[in-house]
Formats: sequence, structure tokens, C-alpha cells
Amino acid sequence: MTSPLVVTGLSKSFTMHLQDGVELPVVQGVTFTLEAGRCAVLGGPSGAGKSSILKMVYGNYSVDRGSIMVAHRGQFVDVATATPRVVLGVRRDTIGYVSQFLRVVPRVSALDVVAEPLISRGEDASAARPRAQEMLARLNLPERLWLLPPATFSGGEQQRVNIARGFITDHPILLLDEPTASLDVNNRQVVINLIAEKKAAGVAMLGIFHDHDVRDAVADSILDVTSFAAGKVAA
Ligand SMILES: Nc1ncnc2c1ncn2[C@@H]1O[C@H](COP(=O)(O)OP(=O)(O)OP(=O)(O)O)[C@@H](O)[C@H]1O
Repeated sequence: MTSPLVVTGLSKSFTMHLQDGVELPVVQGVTFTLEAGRCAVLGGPSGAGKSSILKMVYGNYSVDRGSIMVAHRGQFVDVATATPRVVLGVRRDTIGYVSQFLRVVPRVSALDVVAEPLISRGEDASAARPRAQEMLARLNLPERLWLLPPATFSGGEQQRVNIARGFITDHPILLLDEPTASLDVNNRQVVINLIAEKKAAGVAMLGIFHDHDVRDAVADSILDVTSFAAGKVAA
């Protein structure tokens, strides 16, 4: 089977313009392949560049060298060099992203925040809203909160809205940036179950999990970010 995501020789440094243009190397030569139905976890110490890799794959950070080939609408596109228009298409149809924090939109209810990715992909609101309710119920968000905007929710409540929004779609690739960071043990287990269901559905996942129990439960392979620059071969 063709891999949905092939990353080759990815390198990036940041130029600190306020400090005489000092170059801060972040990652070098990152090379890996994601497989459908498996979850690869980025490992390595704090500051090794794990989040930066996710942001490059999602097209949020520019890339200095290397390629990010994504199977998108029946062909491969290189996110590293794609136009913003193509990157938006990749995000709509191919790569989903569950970040640690919810980007709160004023006056939009939690239910609509969760249903929105389905509606923007052409699903009817009448079908999308019950699915959003189902996701919020699974993540134990109290029903009294569903019609309120999440701006005043607790950190864990906001994160659950964010997870519901990220997992509701059927993107074939899912990026997970510490989705369980502020969750209690019950809700962590819900996320572990959601990831298992995505695997069964053939979704390829790339994630960062600082919680060892969650990492052990979901990881099919660990990609040590520091090993690439040293020229070692990744799992
Ligand atoms: N936008 C940016 N501008 C400048 N430096 C940045 C930027 N984003 C990340 N960095 C730097 O790149 C390095 C890697 O950061 P990154 O967040 O990718 O690491 P990480 O492995 O995800 O860390 P953690 O496990 O602590 O979240 C850090 O030294 C960070 O300060």
C-alpha cells in the first residue's frame, strides 16, 4: 500500500532577526514514512523540534530543505513547496490537526465549533450537529455547556471541544499535538479509544504525547527527533 505521508530530509532553522540574524537550527535531515492505520509518535527531549515538525507537515512553518509528500486527492503534493491554496485544500480534505489549545471563536457554541469541520466539507448541518453531540457526549462534556461558546470553559473542557472537533472528520492523516495534556484519566482513555478507532479506519497518525501511559497505549513506533541529525535510521 502507498504511504500517505513521506517526509525526506526535512531541515529547519529559525533566523532571529532581533538578535543580529542569529540562526537557530531546529531539526536536520528528518526522514520518516507514515503508514495507514498506524500511529507514529515523535520522541526526544523538550526543544528537540517535535512541535516544529508537526507545524511543517501542516504547512504552518516554512521548510528550509527536504520534502513532505502527502497523498492528496489521488496524487502526491509536496507541502514543503505547495502554494497556500493547495495547503488549504490539503487541510480541508487530507490532514487534520488536533492542537493542544482551542482557538476560540467568539459567540460560536461548542456544538457548532465541533460540527464546523463537517459542514465546511459539505455535510448538512442537520446531519453534522447530531454527530457533534455524540462526540461531545463521548468526551463527557456536560450537556449544559453544548450551546455556550467555549471562551469561558476550563482548560480541560476547551481541550475536549478541540478533540471532538479534530476527531469528528475522516481525514486520512491526523496530527496530534499533545491532545491529552489537560485531561483527567477517564477522558485520556476516551482519546486512547478514539485513536484506536482511527487506526481501525486506516487513518495514519503522527503525534506528540508527553504522558507515558498514553504514549505506550497508542504508539506503533517512536521517531526520535534527535537521531536524525546524528545520521541514525529512524524506526
Ligand atoms: N516560531 C519560532 N521562532 C523561533 N524559535 C522557535 C519557534 N518555534 C520553535 N522555536 C524553537 O525551536 C526549538 C524547538 O521547538 P519545538 O516547540 O519544536 O520543540 P519540542 O520538541 O516540541 O519541545 P517541547 O517538548 O518542549 O514542546 C526550540 O528551541 C524553540 O524555541
